[in-house]
Amino acid sequence: MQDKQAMIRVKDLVKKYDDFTAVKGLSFDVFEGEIFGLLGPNGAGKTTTLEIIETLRQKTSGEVFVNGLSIDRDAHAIKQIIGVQLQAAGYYPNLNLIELLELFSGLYGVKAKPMEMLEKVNLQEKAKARYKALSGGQKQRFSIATTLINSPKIVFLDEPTTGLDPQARRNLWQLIGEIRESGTTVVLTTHYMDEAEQLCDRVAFVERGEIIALDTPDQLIDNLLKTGFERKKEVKGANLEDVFIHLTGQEWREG
Ligand SMILES: Nc1ncnc2c1ncn2[C@@H]1O[C@H](COP(=O)(O)OP(=O)(O)OP(=O)(O)O)[C@@H](O)[C@H]1O
Repeated sequence: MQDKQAMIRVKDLVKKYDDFTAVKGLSFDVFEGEIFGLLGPNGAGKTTTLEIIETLRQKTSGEVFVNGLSIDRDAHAIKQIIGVQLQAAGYYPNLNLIELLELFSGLYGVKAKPMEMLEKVNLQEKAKARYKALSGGQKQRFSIATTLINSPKIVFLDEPTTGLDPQARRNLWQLIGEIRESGTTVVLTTHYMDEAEQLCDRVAFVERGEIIALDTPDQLIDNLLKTGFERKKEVKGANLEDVFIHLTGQEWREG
């Protein structure tokens, strides 16, 4: 991993909100082409860290480079090469999905192909629907489509599968995998450890504004096992989620 190029370099990042320090000197690299997960409890500082990297929030101190560009000097250039999930508030209620993608493309100053983008996230049949008429999973997929408008080098996904049913989550994992296969670096936050284990090449655990572990999921699990850790209960070869998927099928549900 060491000779891989750092797509994101965070050094000694600190963020204070008045006298509360939410991020306490974080340092980590995200390598080109990997899926990197920021994990940790509510309030640990994950979103704050992401939004500083995305140039949407001011840091207190430290250094952040995105594809070699400094967030202090090159914020505009960084915005051109990253894909960020837009807030649902920006989804004008009277526009359909095609029109929204056209609008956002115009804001980025790029000529996107809305129908192709909807096909990527399996929403072609909803092209003429309004955002508010979509199910939760469809809304998430549309939101991911908006991150791809400017063909970014990096996409940031903040809890992309929260609130989705098991099929929709698995299908989104596939979509996120495909985004990476197409050469895009992915940084995500999640509270689902199965998701992190399945998707992420490396994860950082953040607690109270500090990184307490950073490695591949496999290595982190091996490290835990080396301490003599054993699961209390014998684990069965399947779990209730497997039953759910087996009973209800793998396909996209909210067609
Ligand atoms: N604008 C703000 N003003 C003051 N405090 C804030 C602000 N934004 C976040 N915080 C505080 O900073 C800490 C980190 O918040 P942050 O949203 O980064 O956490 P998180 O790890 O993303 O949490 P979650 O998993 O709940 O999304 C929290 O204690 C939060 O209350």
